Formats: sequence, structure tokens, C-alpha cells
Amino acid sequence: MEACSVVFDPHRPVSSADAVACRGVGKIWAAGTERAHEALAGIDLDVAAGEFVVLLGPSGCGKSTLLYLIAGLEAPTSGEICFFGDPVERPSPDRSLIFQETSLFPWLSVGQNVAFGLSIRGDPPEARRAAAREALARVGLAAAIDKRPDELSGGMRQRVAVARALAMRPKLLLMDEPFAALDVQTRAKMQDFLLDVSQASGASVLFVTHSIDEAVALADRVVVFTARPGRIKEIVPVPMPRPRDPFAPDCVKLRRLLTEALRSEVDRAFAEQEALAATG
Ligand SMILES: Nc1ncnc2c1ncn2[C@@H]1O[C@H](COP(=O)(O)OP(=O)(O)OP(=O)(O)O)[C@@H](O)[C@H]1O
Repeated sequence: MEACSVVFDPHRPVSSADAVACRGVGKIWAAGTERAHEALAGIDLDVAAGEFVVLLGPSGCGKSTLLYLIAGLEAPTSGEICFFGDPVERPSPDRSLIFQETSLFPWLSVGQNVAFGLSIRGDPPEARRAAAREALARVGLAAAIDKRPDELSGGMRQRVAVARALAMRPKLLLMDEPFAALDVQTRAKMQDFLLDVSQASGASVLFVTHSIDEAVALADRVVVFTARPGRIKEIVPVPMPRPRDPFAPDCVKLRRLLTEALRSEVDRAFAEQEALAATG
């Protein structure tokens, strides 16, 4: 592999075939107030249908903010976001957000948790149960359908969260450091499993991580952000076939490239956070 970054053409027309198209997207939190805080600036990014894109950047550079905007939970201050050609204006079951900390309802069974979104949508009980069973089978937890969340390990609970998202048959999974709280072995298993289910479902994935190893294992493309306000510094294609051997020369080379791309941004983010702390 010849590791190289790609320059995005911001004038490229939005295609209804692309899962996500961001054009000039910026976000200022508390805009117009004295607490105004610019989190993102000038984001131009397309995500193809079925593509797995990893967002990598220093802490506070706006990765989660971009997921919230694409989810439709927040509006950008500037620019436009389209989902299969239509402007994103509100949340949609076609776009599922999964966080690091799963919030399963402890008083509901695993199956009821997975079916929760379907019950809000008004699907009949038999259809909900069937969809929950199928989604749990996809994550290898069909046998846990009647268990309570506190009977499961952290990795299993995270799989239930993925099953809950899959049950809605989303076209896009927005994942915010979903495996960061897991131990190394469970995390590696979850990465394999996520690749399997995303390929089987055909959903696009936008995945935030701080782990360069995770980015190398998972991504079709890695988007590297600058320190805040987050801008896209580089978009690095990852053409190696999966499963990837992390010690293969191409993977080692890519890790080095991403480490170097991130280093100066992480230093800049640290310096800014220190300055902020000093001024109280
Ligand atoms: N709801 C909010 N209101 C005001 N400011 C916010 C809000 N959410 C995030 N921010 C600020 O926006 C900036 C970007 O935050 P965000 O969480 O998107 O970054 P991140 O890259 O995901 O960070 P991390 O990697 O540490 O999770 C930060 O300075 C943060 O304090």
C-alpha cells in the first residue's frame, strides 16, 4: 500500500447515492452569546453507502459534535449536511447513534431493550419480538433475549446496544468510541463482530476513536482532524483487505503516518487546554 492522503473537492455536487454529504459544516456552541465556542469549521466530507469511515483527532476537536449534527440532534451553525441527498433536519431511525456507555434499561429484558425503538414506532408485539430475536442473533446473543442487562458482561451489553440499533435497520451507524471502555481482548472481538454485521447489513459506519490501532483495523478511510476548531487535516484511504494483520508492513506504515498526522494536533490541543485551565 502506498499511504497517501486525499484532498476533498468541496464543490463536488451532493449525490443522493452518498449516505452522508457535509458541505462547509461548522458548529459554534452557544453562538451569539459570550460563551460562544467554535467546535467545528469548514467540514467537507462524503461517506459512501456501505462505507466504514473512522474519525480520529485530538480530544475536544469536535468529533462527537459532528456525529450529533449528522444524527440531526443539533443543527450546524454553517454549511449543510445531506443524508442520501436529503438535508438533515431532525433525528431519524435511519441514523442510529451508539455511545461508549450503553444506556440499557435495567428493568427491561434484553429483548425488550432491543425492541424499545420499535415499540415507540408502534410496531406490533410479534413483529417486535421477531426483530429483536433477529438482531440479537446477528450479534451472537439470541440466547440472552430473556436475560436482564445486569446479568451480562460489559462487552455483551455493548453488543445488545448494537443489536438495538440494528433492529431499526438503520442505513447509518454513528458510533462514538463504542468500545473504549472494553478490555483489549473484548475490544478486538467487538471490532471483528462490527465489521461482520456492518458488511452483512450494508449500513455505512461513522466511527469515532482515539485508537490508531482501531482505525487501522476497521476503516475504509480515516479522517484526521486538527485541534479545535476541528477541521479536516487529512483523509487517508485504507485499501488493505480485511482481516488485517496489525504487524503487516502496510499496517505498520499506516500507523506511523496517522501517528505523525495526529502528533502536532494533540500537542496544540494540550497547549490550548493548559492555557484555558490557567485562565480559570
Ligand atoms: N453541548 C455542548 N455545549 C457547549 N459546548 C460543547 C457541547 N458539546 C461539546 N462542546 C464543546 O465543543 C468542543 C468539541 O467537543 P466534542 O465533544 O465534539 O469533541 P471530541 O473531539 O468528541 O472530544 P473527545 O475526543 O474528548 O470526546 C469541546 O470544546 C466541547 O467542550
